[in-house]
Amino acid sequence: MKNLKNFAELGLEPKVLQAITELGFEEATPIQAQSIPIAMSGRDMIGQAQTGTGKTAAFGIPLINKISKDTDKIVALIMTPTRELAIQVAEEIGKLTRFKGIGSLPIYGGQDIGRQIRALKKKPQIIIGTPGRLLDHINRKTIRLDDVETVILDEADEMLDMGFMEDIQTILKLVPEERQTMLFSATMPPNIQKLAQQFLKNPEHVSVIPKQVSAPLIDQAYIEVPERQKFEALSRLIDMESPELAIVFGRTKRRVDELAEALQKRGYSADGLHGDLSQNQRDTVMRKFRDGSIDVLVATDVAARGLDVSGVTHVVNFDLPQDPESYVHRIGRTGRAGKEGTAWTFVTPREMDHLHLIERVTRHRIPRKPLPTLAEAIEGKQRVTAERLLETVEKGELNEYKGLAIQLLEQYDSVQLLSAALKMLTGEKKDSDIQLTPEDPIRVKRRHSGKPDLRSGRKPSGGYRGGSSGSRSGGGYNRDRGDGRGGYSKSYSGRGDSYRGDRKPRTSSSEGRRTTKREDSYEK
Ligand SMILES: Nc1ncnc2c1ncn2[C@@H]1O[C@H](COP(=O)(O)OP(=O)(O)OP(=O)(O)O)[C@@H](O)[C@H]1O
Ligand SMILES: [Mg+2]
Repeated sequence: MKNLKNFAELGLEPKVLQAITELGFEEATPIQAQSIPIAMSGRDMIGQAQTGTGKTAAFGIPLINKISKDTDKIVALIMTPTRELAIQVAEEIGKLTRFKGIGSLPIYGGQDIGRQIRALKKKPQIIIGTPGRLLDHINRKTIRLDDVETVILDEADEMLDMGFMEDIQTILKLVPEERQTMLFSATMPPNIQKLAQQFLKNPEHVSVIPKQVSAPLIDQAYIEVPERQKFEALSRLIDMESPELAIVFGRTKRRVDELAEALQKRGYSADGLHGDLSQNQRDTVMRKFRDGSIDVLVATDVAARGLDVSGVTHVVNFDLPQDPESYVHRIGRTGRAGKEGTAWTFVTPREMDHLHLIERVTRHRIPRKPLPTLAEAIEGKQRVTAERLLETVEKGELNEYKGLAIQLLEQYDSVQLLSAALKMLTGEKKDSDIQLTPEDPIRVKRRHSGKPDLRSGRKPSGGYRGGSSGSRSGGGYNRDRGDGRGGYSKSYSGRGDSYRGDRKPRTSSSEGRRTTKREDSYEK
């Protein structure tokens, strides 16, 4: 197949091309070049490509090209697993529609439903939503899906995962059978095939996945560190490298709260994001992170999928992710759109097996990095301060300060003065005593034999999740999602006491508020 890198060769409408130019996209990324013609042909498709390679536009461009501006019906539905992603995708769709005059609207839990109903009266043609709130509108008859011609599941494997399955099925039953359905994600666990059969008709597979599933521009390393030393390790790493923006992933909501607070106490500009915050709080944190008023975003897996924040140079897995897909998506918050990034993963000694599982499934060996010593951390911080100082010198505009500088130099030694300035700028760490509640180590799980990996079409015998034998291997685990529904349990091996799918709220202090999907369901 000809690889159509040039958007102008794809047969798109001038108004869509104009929007692409306006976005600054010079050439199509491989997933775009391959998906756009297939999507334009009207076929169902499954699109897989590494994180940060432009999958949103890969489905957004052909979708917008297809929709007539004359209709006042909802003709397209895009579903995302989290609210923040719905908002972000809606923004990108909004930019792509701007010359064509098509309306689009994000619909997600936690936002005032009256406001959404009013916005729906303006007759948007494209709805971008999280499943829970979508169902809510469907039940209220404020959204009708009778005219939907295109359905897209962004983060398809996540969307089709156990916790969302039922809602997606309900929603899709209301969409006419005669439709185009497209699934996109960076990870396609083997069992997506089975699930896709339910929703797609003879889909074309587009897979832009070289040998490794994770994005190649991410410099990955793991650091073996005991649970109790993780916070110190994180502080040292941040001091040493001074990330422009960093995302630190914690396992539970409690962990995120404690860690964000601890970082603030130490003087870092950090804030937390998880599903127990109000939507207003979530929006504020995301806005501050996007505009750089906080440097460190501490988050549960609610921020693992799809979020695209430019300037994220570092991702830290403060706690190991539960499954390899989550690892791929978490670290994929950096190293996007051709930029480089760094991803560090903390592993406690008892969790090494779990790290090896991630390596096997992602087909990437993650090198070990020693924990920086205190001296290295201090040296790193001083180096960064000196670099900043020199940048300021180069920028100039220092006239206002020169008089005072000359006065001070008449009275004091220059080395003494500059050392004091560096000390101030480096900012001494407030030595607050910080104790985080320890998390249990992630339990070793067995992925079944047969070389499982994250690529579709490569079936391990038995699959590794969603398989009938799946159940918790102790420890219990529920993910934190963004649909106002908390997380849901996910499991691999074990004793047959699975509670996946039963959706019972499961909260206990020992689990640090790991919640099930239904716990804070349908915030209206
Ligand atoms: N053709 C292009 N040229 C330049 N930049 C692009 C192009 N297409 C997309 N981008 C930019 O690349 C970034 C990543 O895109 P996007 O969020 O769609 O990635 P993704 O593949 O969906 O990643 P993820 O798997 O993490 O969801 C965005 O900032 C987007 O604007
Ligand atoms: Mg995406």
